[in-house]
Amino acid sequence: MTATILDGKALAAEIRADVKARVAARIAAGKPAPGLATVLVGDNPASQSYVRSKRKASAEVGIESFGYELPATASQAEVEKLVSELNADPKVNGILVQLPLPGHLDEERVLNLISIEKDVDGFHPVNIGRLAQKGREPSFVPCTPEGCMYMIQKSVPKIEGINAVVLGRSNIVGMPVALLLVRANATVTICHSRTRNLPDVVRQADVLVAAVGKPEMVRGDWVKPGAVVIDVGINRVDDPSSPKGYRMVGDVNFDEVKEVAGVISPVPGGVGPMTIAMLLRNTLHGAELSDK
Ligand SMILES: Nc1nc(=O)c2c([nH]1)NC[C@@H]1CN(c3ccc(C(=O)N[C@@H](CCC(=O)O)C(=O)O)cc3)C=[N+]21
Repeated sequence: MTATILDGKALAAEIRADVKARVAARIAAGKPAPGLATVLVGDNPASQSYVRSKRKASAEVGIESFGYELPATASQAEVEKLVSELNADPKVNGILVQLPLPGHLDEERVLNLISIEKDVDGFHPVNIGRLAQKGREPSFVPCTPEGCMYMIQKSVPKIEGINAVVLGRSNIVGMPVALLLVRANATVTICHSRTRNLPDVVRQADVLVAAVGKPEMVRGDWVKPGAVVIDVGINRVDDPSSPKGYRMVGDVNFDEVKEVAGVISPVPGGVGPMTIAMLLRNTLHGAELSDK
């Protein structure tokens, strides 16, 4: 039997519909539309395309977006000045500084400057720190990890006590998704490039989250039969037979793993659309925080 394929577009549509209805209710109650500021520095085509998708998705649910574009040569002071102005702007409930920033800029200092109450990416160290502490609540949870959790909750009757394996320990996905799984009472193993006997460790997973950025690294024989496999990877691989000359693959060898897993998320059409849906939800949450 082959795995159930998680339809990220359909799950994201559920979240968007909920956000859209709640935004409409706010507006009907005389409150302003939630506002999202996107900050794009430089002219990386992939970043431009992601920011365009985020602004389009915002408009579809009634979130107003404010696009800011700075040249690749922008100074640290210019970027910081913009973030400070957005922090002070009451129309802005969420600030998204598209990453990666050009190499001459200090990303950490920029992220540290974003108001904790407008940190819709959930990357501010205070929000990450609260995520890591028992009994503390972050103002925002990072979008991709939250999207992974939504997919896991849809696929596993009870997360408590399961073995979850996270492949990758990045600030933006691996570590926060591991923290969310711990908060949901899973037993969590974080694997990385120095892990010994990696396939054996991965094979213990009831739930596997692959977020290492290595194309099709997870093979069919690494996966426990029936496991839930969430593939966060977005990798471009050369493919002369495809019209564009490349295709997108995840960190999981989909064709092999779908024969073993119980549930699997595809790439594209899996976690990617969830990330954007969670950004919309977080922006609405930012507006709700500003009501108080
Ligand atoms: N501050 C910041 N926040 C981010 O959330 C952030 C970022 N920087 N930098 C880049 C990454 C990447 N990211 C994606 C969002 C949606 C898709 C997505 O929707 N992908 C579609 C395919 C889209 C296509 O094919 O063009 C899919 O997987 O089906 C992918 C990747 C957000 N990121």
